[in-house]
Amino acid sequence: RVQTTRDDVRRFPDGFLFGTATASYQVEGGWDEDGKSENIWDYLTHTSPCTISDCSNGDIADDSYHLYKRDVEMMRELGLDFYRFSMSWSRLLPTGFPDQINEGGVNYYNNLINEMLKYNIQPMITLYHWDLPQRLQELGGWANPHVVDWFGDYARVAFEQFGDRVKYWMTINEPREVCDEGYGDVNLAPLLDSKGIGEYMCVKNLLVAHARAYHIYNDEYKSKYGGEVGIAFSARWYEPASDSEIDIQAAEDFTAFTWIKYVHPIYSETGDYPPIMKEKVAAKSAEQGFFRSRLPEFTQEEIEYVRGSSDFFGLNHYTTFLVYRNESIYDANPVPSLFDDADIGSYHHPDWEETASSWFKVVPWGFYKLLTSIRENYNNPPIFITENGFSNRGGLQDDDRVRFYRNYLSAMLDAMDEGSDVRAYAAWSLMDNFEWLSGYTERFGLYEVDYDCPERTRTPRKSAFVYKEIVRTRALDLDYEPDTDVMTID
Ligand SMILES: O=S(=O)(O)CCCN1CCN(CCO[C@@H]2O[C@H](CO)[C@@H](O)[C@H](O)[C@H]2O)CC1
Repeated sequence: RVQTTRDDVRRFPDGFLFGTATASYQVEGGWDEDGKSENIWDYLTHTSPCTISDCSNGDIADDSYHLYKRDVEMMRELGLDFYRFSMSWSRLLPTGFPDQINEGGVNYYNNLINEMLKYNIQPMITLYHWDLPQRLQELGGWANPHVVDWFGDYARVAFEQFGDRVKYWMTINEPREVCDEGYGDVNLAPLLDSKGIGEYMCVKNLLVAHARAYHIYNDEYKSKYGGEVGIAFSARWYEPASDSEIDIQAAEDFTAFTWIKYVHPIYSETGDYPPIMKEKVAAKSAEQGFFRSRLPEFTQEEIEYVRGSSDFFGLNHYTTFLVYRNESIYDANPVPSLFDDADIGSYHHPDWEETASSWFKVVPWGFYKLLTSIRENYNNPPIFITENGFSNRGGLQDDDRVRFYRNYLSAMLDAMDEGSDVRAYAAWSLMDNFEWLSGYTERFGLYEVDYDCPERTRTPRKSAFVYKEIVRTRALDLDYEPDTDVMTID
């Protein structure tokens, strides 16, 4: 890469890796092509189409199933070191089990991986980015302890088929979204809304399933291939709404209940859930008449099995919330819930810049505080930023997205200057894609996708040119104004 001559720009460390991220259901399309079976998003969008805000679905999406060569060309235009994408479990294993390995699925992922490696772009594969085979959901999905075997078997097939060329693996994308939003609410498929009950079964089984895949790689593939296996946590920064002791404790509690419950079992010295969460759920369960805590316990063996089960700390970060103590949730609505268990409420400060996503406001300093807290509380683990990005309603002159990346990357460099061991950064997203229940109404792409034409034309936004320059120079020149007429491959 060319070093900029200017010396007043901030630089990234030598060897720092730049990439972009996508996910199978959000970009692939080909929902039933070449032997792929139905997953929980196919099922949701086909049985209840207008649960999605624009009544759209991922049947075609960005059609990456057919257009992956254009996708790799875009990676080359940006000069990426790696590309993070996810595998569709039901494309690889249509029954959900390894009795049938779908040749069409193996071919697609081989073609994508080989096309990337032709240009020395490293594949970083997420095994599970929310698209469970529908048949497995009907067997209980992540609430069924057998999911540990199901997921481990799927992971072994992926390692077997692609482990010779893929050196970076992530087991699961955003455990919080899978369990808290999919099983504990109606924000993501399967919309189970089992607050404080099914969502906690999901937490335990997901962590043991993650560890199963980690140990399979370590025991059976590490010596042969030498790759790394991690997990992609989603973590928000929670700032106390006031400087009162009660709100400071409320912010700590919510942090424990939303993302430390996944990090602590893996990264803490003791393993297991954070103690405050175990105590609060057990006490509330007893008060409410349950005969045991609603939070399924780990056996001592499981605690040991999960502890230390990650080679790097994958982190998806977008935003910050203000948090306050609220001890009257159950009085208002006498049903168990995570929010009641934690006794908290949260909100966005009205002055924070909006995005196209209701849950997401722009708060760069929250990224700095989050990275610093991880460094201080978990012995400064190597961190891969596996997602960070900005949503608006579209348009090529995306100065708002350019400003977002510059401010968040500056905050990240602030934490790195103080010792945070961040090794890689993946922008969410390479291109616009299916934004779950928001369909195509929220755009996250460095490249715009035209959903009105079958070619699904990808066009670089201003932010793509700015990101390309950051990758090319390994520096953050806040005054750089790109020539957005022609995108080239350097
Ligand atoms: O407003 S509501 O609370 O009623 C609906 C909440 C919907 N959730 C919010 C959290 N978001 C986490 C980030 O989700 C991540 O980031 C990207 C942008 O969302 C996604 O496209 C990626 O797939 C995902 O990894 C996933 C969707």
